[in-house]
Amino acid sequence: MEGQRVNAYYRLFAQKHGAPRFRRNYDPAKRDSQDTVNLALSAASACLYGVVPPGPGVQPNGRASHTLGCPPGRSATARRGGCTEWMSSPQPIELIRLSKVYGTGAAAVTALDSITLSFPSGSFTAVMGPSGSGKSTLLHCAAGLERPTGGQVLLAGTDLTSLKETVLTRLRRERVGFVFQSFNLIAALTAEQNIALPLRLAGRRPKRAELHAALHQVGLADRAGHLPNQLSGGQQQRVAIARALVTRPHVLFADEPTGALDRNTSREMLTALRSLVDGSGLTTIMVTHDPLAASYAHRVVFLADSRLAGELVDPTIETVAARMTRLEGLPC
Ligand SMILES: Nc1ncnc2c1ncn2[C@@H]1O[C@H](COP(=O)(O)OP(=O)(O)OP(=O)(O)O)[C@@H](O)[C@H]1O
Repeated sequence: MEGQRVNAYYRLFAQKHGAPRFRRNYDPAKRDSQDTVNLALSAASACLYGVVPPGPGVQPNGRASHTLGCPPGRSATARRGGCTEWMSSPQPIELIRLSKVYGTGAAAVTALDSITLSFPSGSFTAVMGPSGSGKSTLLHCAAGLERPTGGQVLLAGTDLTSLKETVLTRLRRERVGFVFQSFNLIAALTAEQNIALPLRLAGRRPKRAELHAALHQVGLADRAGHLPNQLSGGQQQRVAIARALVTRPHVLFADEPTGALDRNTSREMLTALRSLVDGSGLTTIMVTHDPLAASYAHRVVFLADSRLAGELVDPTIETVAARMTRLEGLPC
């Protein structure tokens, strides 16, 4: 099964990039360190940047159930320049009359209807709303994973909707971090090796100190050598956060990061995330169904029926839950 999964990832990666340096077949019985690196790089390219959904998203034949852009090349040169405007940008992300319609004609579904929103630098925003209200679509459009059908997404003033796929892919890889519900850690790699993956994908040799610093940021400095199955769910998600942060992105997108965690581990993970946001000034946007998770944000914006339906500043579990109860009474 492991071999099948790895080969599926490999084929996907090779298909996208013609990556001859990766071995054609992976045999778990003959695993060596190079195999592990190959596995990690190909799987990570798929998982980290939304190329395919994790796990079941990759079929054994290597086809993705949906395909988005994947990091091209590994040159680090582009990453070194042009980042300063991000550091000083007061509004790292702005959505202007953002719309998304899936399908056409009678089958058309409006997922987002003219959403205008700003996310100030250093803010932690939760996005909530009833099922089908457009939360995931908003996150994916804001992160450049999906193209809107109308309006603009400005990342530090750059309109993502006007970028070619290759430029957009590079921008995602270098300036945006993702955390998913399912962690997407590579089981065969230690916490430290998992965190090193985005740097390796960018063609960099990770420095021990920066990996340690990333783990330290999420309170796991003493777990560098642990494999994912030797960590709790909350700790695994914190490793995933550290991995998202190691490239020093300017915006972190989190899609249901507590969805697979129990209440206590959710609290542990959210505490780490909030103190990270407060300490580093990282702009964070998190989609969640959970009022507990939302209560850790500075602000909650609500969607209903594809439109903005208000916001709460300094939310509490109670105020968020009350607002959600009202919204869930609306048709959507
Ligand atoms: N690829 C797609 N093709 C067609 N319709 C889609 C697609 N993705 C989403 N939709 C539709 O767009 C609307 C918004 O979906 P979205 O997943 O953004 O909602 P959500 O608020 O994240 O829902 P949930 O809380 O259930 O995850 C829904 O009506 C959904 O059915």
